Amino acid sequence: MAEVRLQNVSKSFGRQTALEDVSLRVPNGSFVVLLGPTGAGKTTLLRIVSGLDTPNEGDVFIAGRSMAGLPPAERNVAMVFQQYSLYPHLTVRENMEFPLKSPLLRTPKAEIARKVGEVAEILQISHKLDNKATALSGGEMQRVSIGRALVRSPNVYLMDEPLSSLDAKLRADLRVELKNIQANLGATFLYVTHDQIEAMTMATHVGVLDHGRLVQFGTPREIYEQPVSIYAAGRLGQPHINILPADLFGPAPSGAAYIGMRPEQILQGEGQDSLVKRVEHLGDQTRLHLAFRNHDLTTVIDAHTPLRAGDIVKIQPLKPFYFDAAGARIV
Ligand SMILES: Nc1ncnc2c1ncn2[C@@H]1O[C@H](COP(=O)(O)OP(=O)(O)OP(=O)(O)O)[C@@H](O)[C@H]1O
Repeated sequence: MAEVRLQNVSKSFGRQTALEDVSLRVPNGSFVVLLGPTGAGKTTLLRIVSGLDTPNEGDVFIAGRSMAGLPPAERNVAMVFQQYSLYPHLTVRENMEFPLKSPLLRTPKAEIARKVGEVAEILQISHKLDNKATALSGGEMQRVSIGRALVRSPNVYLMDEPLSSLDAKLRADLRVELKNIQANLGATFLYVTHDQIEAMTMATHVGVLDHGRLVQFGTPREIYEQPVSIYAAGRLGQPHINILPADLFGPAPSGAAYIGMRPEQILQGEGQDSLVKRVEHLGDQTRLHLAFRNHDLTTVIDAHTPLRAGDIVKIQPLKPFYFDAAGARIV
């Protein structure tokens, strides 16, 4: 396993900028999750580390060594894409053995069998090992793709939304397994997801990308508790952070245009009246949709709340965030 470092990496496709001056250090043994909406540059960043794309400027270092000019095969990285890419004519076992059979590695047969068995167990596909890859469901094929990466011991695992095609239960299981693998092997992961639960539970560090720029890098807790901007604050947290006019609840710090409040930054039972519009039971969470002076806000409440639509509840901000007109955090 190894450290990965991007140094002032920029990449454009014609007039479209995909990455702009990105410097990022993925420490050895860390699990770095990249967050950002569609088009933010996440996939491009992974492809540049893997060698599938070449930066226009800047350089990538793996284990301290510049990767300039090195093709993917010589970087010893394992990549899992969102869409599985298996050899259809091979069985599941053969697909998973494939990377270990590379003449460069010369892995002993018994070692290959042990490794494939172990990874198949983790991914819950042991009973499918002798099936043809084409005889699998989409979710099973994706697990085989992940398996093909996990049998190896690369410098870094690059994963692009690997769990997004799986059902909720399997996604939750594999989230735990991938995190265990990473922790046990001390493996380095660079991982793209839209799923903030994956980000919060698996990441040691989160990188927030906005239009090709890395706007914040830190632990998931830092990004959640100390976001640098409205944009970064909006990447994590369900329900979404409430962004309202800065002086809606009273005087605001100078320069503030917006007040930002996550659910735990809204104190209930004290302050000013707000109208309950809806109580929404989601199973693991109960949401309270409120109207306050013609603004909507959402917070969470105890599942056994007696509140109903039409009731009045007092609220007040509790250590809220303040942002300037451009969305940068000021307090
Ligand atoms: N091969 C390409 N040719 C032209 N433009 C591209 C190419 N690859 C990426 N882009 C552009 O670069 C920008 C970043 O794309 P990228 O796929 O890295 O974003 P992303 O954050 O991974 O998005 P998604 O979550 O949808 O996968 C986008 O504007 C995209 O249209």
